[in-house]
Amino acid sequence: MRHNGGVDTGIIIGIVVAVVVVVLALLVLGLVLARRRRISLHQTPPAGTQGPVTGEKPQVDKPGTYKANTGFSFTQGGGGAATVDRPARRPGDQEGPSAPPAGPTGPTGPGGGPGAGPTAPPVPGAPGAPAGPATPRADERTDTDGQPMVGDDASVPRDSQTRSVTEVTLPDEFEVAPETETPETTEPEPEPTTEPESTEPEPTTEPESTEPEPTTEPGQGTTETSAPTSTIEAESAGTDVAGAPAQDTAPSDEVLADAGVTEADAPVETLPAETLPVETPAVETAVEEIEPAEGRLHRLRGRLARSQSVFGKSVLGLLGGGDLDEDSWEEIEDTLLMADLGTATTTAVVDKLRSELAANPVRSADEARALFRAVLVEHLMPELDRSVKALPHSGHPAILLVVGVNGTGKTTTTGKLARVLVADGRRILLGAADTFRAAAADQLQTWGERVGAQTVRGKEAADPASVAFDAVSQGIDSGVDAVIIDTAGRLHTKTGLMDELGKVKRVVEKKASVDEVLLVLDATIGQNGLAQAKVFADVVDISGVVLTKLDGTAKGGIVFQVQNELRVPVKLVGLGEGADDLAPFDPEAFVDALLG
Ligand SMILES: Nc1nc2c(ncn2[C@@H]2O[C@H](COP(=O)(O)OP(=O)(O)OP(=O)(O)O)[C@@H](O)[C@H]2O)c(=O)[nH]1
Repeated sequence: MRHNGGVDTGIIIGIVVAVVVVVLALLVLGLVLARRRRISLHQTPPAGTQGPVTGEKPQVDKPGTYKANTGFSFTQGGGGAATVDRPARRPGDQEGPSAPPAGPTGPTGPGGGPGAGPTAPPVPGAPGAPAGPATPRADERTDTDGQPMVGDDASVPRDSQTRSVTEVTLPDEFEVAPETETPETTEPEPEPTTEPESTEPEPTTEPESTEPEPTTEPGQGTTETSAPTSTIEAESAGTDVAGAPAQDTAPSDEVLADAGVTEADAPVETLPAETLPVETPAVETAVEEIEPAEGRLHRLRGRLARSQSVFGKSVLGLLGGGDLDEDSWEEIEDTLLMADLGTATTTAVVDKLRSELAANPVRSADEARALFRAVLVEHLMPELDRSVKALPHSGHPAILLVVGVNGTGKTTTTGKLARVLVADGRRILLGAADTFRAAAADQLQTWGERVGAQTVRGKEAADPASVAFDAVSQGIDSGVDAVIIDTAGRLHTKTGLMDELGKVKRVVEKKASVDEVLLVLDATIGQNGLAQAKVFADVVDISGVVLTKLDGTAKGGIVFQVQNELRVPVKLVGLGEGADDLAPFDPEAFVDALLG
């Protein structure tokens, strides 16, 4: 009996153990499945790259990619030049890299063309003019061979009265999540009247707004939320974090000569820390909490309202209406062209829709939407790596160069990006290489002070390459995570200015490789942006595009063209003037926003 009892007990224990093991296995399986099914707002990393490390806010550098809690994806640069693997053209793509822009304002040769046309000349001394000289000073030219210095030959100098410079003030308080639908009095409405001007000549059909004066201070939240998550001691701008004075880091004659800088355009000495503007006191600045990714995607939807009426209402209305005759297809084609998709992308999209519908006719508006969505997403090349190379590597900070024509939003984007990085626990140094317009450096410095980033700037009219070099030197010395260099706006048609930009990059690379060259394009200027982009890509090998002012245009389709023509990913989009109106570009979320 005892023996039998022992056997029974053994059997019972065995059964209990087996049940426990099965239950545990089921639990683990359930967890794994639940994780897989969880919908992520984050973009899936492209195959072959290291995936983002999600979870708690990472503060230590990982040897690869991680995704900030903000929804932005930051990675380390490859340690080489800012080159980008341009993906091979996919079958079915019809746009060639050299396809001419279809718009009326294609590029023309240096010295002439669109930039020289209708824009008003500078108005020295006019009310509201930025402090300092309002016109380029011929006696201070740095080029002696007939090449212009910054702004010399731009038909719209950067301090011209034709475009106002908004003093960017960051919010003292947090912005509430947009779900509250609280009318934000501080948010400029994307009304046509406030559409910021592009310094590029507009087609005659597009009225040029020369005074994009926002009615309110950008980025000021209306509702106070919880206290800031962190505070940092803001560096006194211009003060070397490592204690080294700016002069110590000035590029040597040898370095500049190597980089093609002649004696004539040798850098103007940058300001020593103690002579930097007084409006940069060392203050303890509360770093505002950044708006979460979810809020940004929501905002994206709202801000693209003007494009939604094209894609969401017009095209979807036709597609969902049942059998389409030739007239309807033509209407769809025209609508997509009007939304700036470009001829080739429009043809490819329409062909794909037609063949899909022929094979599997849709039976409902929902099915039509799903089909249109899938075709649009496919043409946005979701496989491209859109991470921003803003993490330190190889013992030095990431180096980012922000370039573009006048008034596209470079300084604003630099500030917004710094804000995202600082909110992610990164130490950032800003380089104000827009030395032509003092207000631009002030504007950048204001961003720096508010987000807690040091700003390195030079004297007005200093050599921008020298300032950029100083910024990188100080960034390396002080061990920041990233140096973001804001460059002066320049017309792509002006070879002297473009050469100067090339020089900025060459000089910086004497110190550290440039990880990311972000071209800031104004979405409201349509086709002309492509012409600009091609020239910039040639000169500084852009690695990513930031498409700004998408909130003010019905031409959201420009994203398709930019990527198809340049084979460079759109990495970020600007959706307003507010401090958090910068969003990571995600093809699926973008198409969802376009469809409304
Ligand atoms: N609506 C809207 N306005 C924007 C956006 N990004 C920038 N702006 C506005 O565009 C104007 C020009 O921005 P800046 O950042 O000064 O442009 P910039 O390219 O640095 O100008 P320059 O240095 O003169 O070439 C400002 O009024 C910005 O507030 C955006 O995404 N949406």
